[in-house]
Amino acid sequence: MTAGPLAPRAAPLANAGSPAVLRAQGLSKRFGGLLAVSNVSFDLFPSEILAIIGPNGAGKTTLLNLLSGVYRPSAGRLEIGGQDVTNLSMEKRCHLGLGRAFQIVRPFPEMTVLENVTVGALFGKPGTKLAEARERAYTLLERTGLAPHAEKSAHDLNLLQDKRLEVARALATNPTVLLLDEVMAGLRPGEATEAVELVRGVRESGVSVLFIEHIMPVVRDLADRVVVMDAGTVIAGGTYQEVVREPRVVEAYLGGEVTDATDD
Ligand SMILES: Nc1ncnc2c1ncn2[C@@H]1O[C@H](COP(=O)(O)OP(=O)(O)OP(=O)(O)O)[C@@H](O)[C@H]1O
Repeated sequence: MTAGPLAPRAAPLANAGSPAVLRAQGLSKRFGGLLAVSNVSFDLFPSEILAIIGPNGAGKTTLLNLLSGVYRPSAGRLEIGGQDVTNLSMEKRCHLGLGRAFQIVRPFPEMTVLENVTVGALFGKPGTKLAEARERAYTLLERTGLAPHAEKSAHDLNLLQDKRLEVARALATNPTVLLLDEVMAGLRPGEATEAVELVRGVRESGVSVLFIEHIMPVVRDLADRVVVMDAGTVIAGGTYQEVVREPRVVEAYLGGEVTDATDD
């Protein structure tokens, strides 16, 4: 492992005896003179929920883009299920078990909810027959609470239902790892609670989850383990309760939301 003193690895807790489903080793990404992600290393274990947190500009989205294959790293290595995927396309990573759901939900609005998820099922496994994809899609609508809306136009869903659709579409590709990019953004507290339950259900189905989130109560309730980034590097890792007490983390947040969130 390449983690140095400025890039400690998060202490693995859950399922740490099992081989990692996703392993980042010394990942870096440079944009011109800016090192947006610097020497980031961590493991994600089977059925684990891992949060990546950090103040604005810490490098979280860039890291997610390195994991999903939007960007190639300037340095480092990424493995999915023990296989080196550092130079593979997004599509190949998807076929190897990496799914991603976005903060800005982008369904095909003119298609029905069922059709949207069917597209995901067809994309995730080339050669899947349409009937098989529709069946898988319907099962996922049941699992994500969208079955009653299967024949609605995706355009007619509310925000929480949109988020459910985004997760269902990502799950349709049959991932072993699901990346979630601030999917709670814009939800009211009650809706966020439902979304937390949805993500727990995803984990219970055997999928590991890595998520970026700014809402600290969500991180506290959902994450088995938290990796904290600041200025591109990992500054802390551990359980939520461990990391929010780290002086470097409190300093990075300037005593803001992290300390507030430990009080309740
Ligand atoms: N495509 C790009 N080109 C140049 N600089 C970029 C690019 N993408 C991100 N950056 C810069 O990299 C740094 C990390 O940005 P990133 O979006 O990854 O942070 P973040 O932790 O996701 O922030 P936020 O919480 O505000 O979304 C920032 O300084 C940002 O301006």
